[in-house]
Amino acid sequence: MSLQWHEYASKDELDHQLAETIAQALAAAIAARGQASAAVSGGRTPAGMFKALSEKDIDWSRVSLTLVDERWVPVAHADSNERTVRQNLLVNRAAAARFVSPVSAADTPHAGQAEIEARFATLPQPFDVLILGMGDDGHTASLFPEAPELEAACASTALVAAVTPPVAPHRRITLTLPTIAKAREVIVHITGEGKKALLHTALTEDKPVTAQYPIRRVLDAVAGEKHVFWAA
Ligand SMILES: O=C1O[C@H](COP(=O)(O)O)[C@@H](O)[C@H](O)[C@H]1O
Repeated sequence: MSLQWHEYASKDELDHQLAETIAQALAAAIAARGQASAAVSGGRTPAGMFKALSEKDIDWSRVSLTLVDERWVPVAHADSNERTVRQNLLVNRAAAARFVSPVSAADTPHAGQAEIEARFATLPQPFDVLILGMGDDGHTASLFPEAPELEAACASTALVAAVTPPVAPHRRITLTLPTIAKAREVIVHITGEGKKALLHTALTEDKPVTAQYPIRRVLDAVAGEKHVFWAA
């Protein structure tokens, strides 16, 4: 399926349109299967969209939520993606959703991986909707270029993988590429001219697969619906 681009005049409009799109996907999943699941990204980009989504009038008690990746830090840490979700998404109507945490008290994601794998196995899969961010290095989820675990995480039969980013702070836990690629609908949520140009480069550069940006590897593998939501 081809990648569909959606561009908006402002970040505020992007946040509201994306929140509406996600809410409709979750409502359709509940209507079809009695339950819905979504995996969202962390970082700085999604907070406004989370707030808009948290107010949507859907049956949140039938929705399971998690993160596509997490920095291996306590939830109270300023860099925690779960903290961002708890503060901005698991509020208002969406407070009724079930949230599966991607971190544990283990010292490292490598030590905690089996526990997170077991937790994620309880989520309805494939995910009905999965939101990806993208870093300035072309990483998505926590699939980082040149991470020692990257190739294994791109070929794994597991749901999650532990990753050591070569430059970015904190070890990570991430959905594996095959887990992401199976989602019914994958949406890339990015802002700014720089990320738009980087995504265009990533999608058009002719390189061997192992040298491609992780965002390209993921999007090439997605068989279902795939979209980019962007605003400057
Ligand atoms: O480290 C991460 O970065 C990406 C991009 O974050 P942003 O701040 O540039 O929006 C994010 O998608 C990912 O979930 C996060 O762990």
